[in-house]
Amino acid sequence: MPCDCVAVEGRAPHQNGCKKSVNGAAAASHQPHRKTYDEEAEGAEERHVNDLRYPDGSVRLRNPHIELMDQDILYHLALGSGSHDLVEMFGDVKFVCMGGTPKRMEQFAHTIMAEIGHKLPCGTTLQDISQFSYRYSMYKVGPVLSVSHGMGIPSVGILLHELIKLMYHARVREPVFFRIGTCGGVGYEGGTVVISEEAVDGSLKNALDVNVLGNTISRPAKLDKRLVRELRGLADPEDPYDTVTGKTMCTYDFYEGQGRLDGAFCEFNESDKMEYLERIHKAGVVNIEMESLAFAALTHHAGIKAAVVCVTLLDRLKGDQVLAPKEVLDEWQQRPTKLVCRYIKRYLQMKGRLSLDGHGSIAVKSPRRFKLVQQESETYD
Ligand SMILES: O=P(O)(O)O[C@H]1O[C@H](CO)[C@@H](O)[C@H]1O
Ligand SMILES: O=c1cc[nH]c(=O)[nH]1
Repeated sequence: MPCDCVAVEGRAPHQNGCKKSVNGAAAASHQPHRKTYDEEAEGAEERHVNDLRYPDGSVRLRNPHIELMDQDILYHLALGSGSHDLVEMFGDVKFVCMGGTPKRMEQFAHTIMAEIGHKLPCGTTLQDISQFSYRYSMYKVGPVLSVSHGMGIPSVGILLHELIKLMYHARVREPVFFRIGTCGGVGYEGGTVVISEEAVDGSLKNALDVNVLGNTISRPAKLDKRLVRELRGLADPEDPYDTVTGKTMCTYDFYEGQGRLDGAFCEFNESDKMEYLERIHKAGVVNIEMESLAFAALTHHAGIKAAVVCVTLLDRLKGDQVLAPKEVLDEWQQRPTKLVCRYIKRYLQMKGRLSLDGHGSIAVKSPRRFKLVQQESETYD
């Protein structure tokens, strides 16, 4: 039965008796109220995800044509359902991590290999599985795929179509997708880690508009709330930087689209720019980048849990140009990686699948002797 305390738009009604625990004016921020809302939203999300999966948790495609096809060529990944044994190659994947550049994702693959103690057969190295597509780079480290997505919504959109189909063909169960990126902060200094609560477009709309057969389809750009909370909880108070959550604005352009004055073209002035940035900041936007809208909308549409973790390269309320030195930028880019690694490690630890006795294709018995042998060999080089 609803109670008679202050109603808050967008939240579930209070239940019988809850008024007793609050005092008048405080009712609007009353905790049980918020909790009911969050739980309802999360429950709905859980049902949405479950409806879109097969009973064993594997990804169900929302396209009736694919299973009627003789083979499905994942053109931009240089893979195919008729040419490759995708179940054998990718059936054990659990995490798909994406980021803009091939280099970042190659480094991420090496980092996660060390973090989870993944061993390669002796004499082998990591290979770019999609190298012959010349579009994206993809590395596999046990249950983790590390893939570059390029810049912008069209690029990440094409990749997501093919990765979601890859999950389906490989019968991957309950995959989790991460975008590990860089962004501009809105009110946050360079080096701050931002976990996106939701993605919005340049006019603050929380949906991706896709033009299909001349009509516009709007797909909600929702991210998994529980995943956001879990990632937030993995931020270490000892980290020498802040980790925050909030709305992420996703634009179709780095310059005019993000209100920069330093593009090749600009038809607004400093005060127009600041008025816009202050307005979006007030609306809860904490960072700006160029992929989260498609990332959130397409994963949500596929029933795949996803999160976006980015590091800010500058505070857009203070400027437009990325001025930090290369070494600083490189260190900042490790920060979202660290958080995602913690999440993956914790998951594998809980499943008893974390190996801590070495990684790569070389097994070291005595680090001291290993070093001596290495130095010895180098002298004869
Ligand atoms: O660093 P990544 O992950 O590429 O992300 C950001 O950087 C690029 C712009 O410099 C855009 O792709 C933007 O989203
Ligand atoms: O300001 C920035 C920095 C990185 N990436 C963006 O899209 N914007």
